[in-house]
Amino acid sequence: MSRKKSQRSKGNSSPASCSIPPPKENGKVGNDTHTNGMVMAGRPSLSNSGEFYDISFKVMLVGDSGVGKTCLLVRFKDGAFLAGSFISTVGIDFRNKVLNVDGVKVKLQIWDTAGQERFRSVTHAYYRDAHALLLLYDVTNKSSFDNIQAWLTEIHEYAQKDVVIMLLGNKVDSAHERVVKLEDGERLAKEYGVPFMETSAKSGLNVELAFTAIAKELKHRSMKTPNEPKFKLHDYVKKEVKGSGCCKS
Ligand SMILES: Nc1nc2c(ncn2[C@@H]2O[C@H](COP(=O)(O)OP(=O)(O)OP(=O)(O)O)[C@@H](O)[C@H]2O)c(=O)[nH]1
Ligand SMILES: [Mg+2]
Repeated sequence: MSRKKSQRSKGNSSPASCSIPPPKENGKVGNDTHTNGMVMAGRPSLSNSGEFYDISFKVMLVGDSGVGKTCLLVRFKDGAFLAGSFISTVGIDFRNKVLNVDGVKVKLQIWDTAGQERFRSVTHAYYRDAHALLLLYDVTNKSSFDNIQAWLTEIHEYAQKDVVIMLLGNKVDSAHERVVKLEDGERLAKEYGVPFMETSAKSGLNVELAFTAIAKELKHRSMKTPNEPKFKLHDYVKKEVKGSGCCKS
């Protein structure tokens, strides 16, 4: 698989509080067959990290700078939240994680994009290959929520028509600083017909669920097993999502 070269920081910034350590693997997949960008392995493939997988998808994290994209990925990949000062992602980076979805090993190649405007053209180039997009805003930052519409316009311009989109309202642990209500997120998601949940990279709330739901949807889309009931992403999210358990403002 040919992969576009990632634009990495060349040392002009020190690691962010949630900076991703240098990748142990570079997303190169060995003997895979590619179907519309999706990687199908005829027999289980071995990822560079030594994990077997049956099928592979690309997921992109997008949203304004500071909404918590990198932290969300670090929480999902490493189960950690590294508190500290915030330093923005430069360009684009990625991590792989293999999930077991109903007995099928699904590898998610998760691209962490820079939210800063000056990297937008880098991000545009990656939309085309994405199978799913996690679009984040920060519940403590109104403008990050107001910008969701612009992000969706951009997504519709650059991404594939059938890309799976999920809206995430991050930082729900910061109850006292919350300025975007749960209902506002729900309303916006309904308006655009996308599934929605609130998350916290800090506490871990719904982080696993967001990625698992995406993996299930992509797996079901690509492997239609006869007699298997149709997977409904919206219903699954509604059933599984956990509330922040606190203070709607
Ligand atoms: N309280 C709280 N803080 C968070 C959470 N997620 C991220 N943060 C903080 O928000 C700041 C920005 O987080 P990042 O993950 O680096 O943001 P980003 O979206 O990757 O930003 P860019 O790389 O510039 O696009 C950091 O100081 C994090 O510690 C969260 O769930 N809760
Ligand atoms: Mg980042």
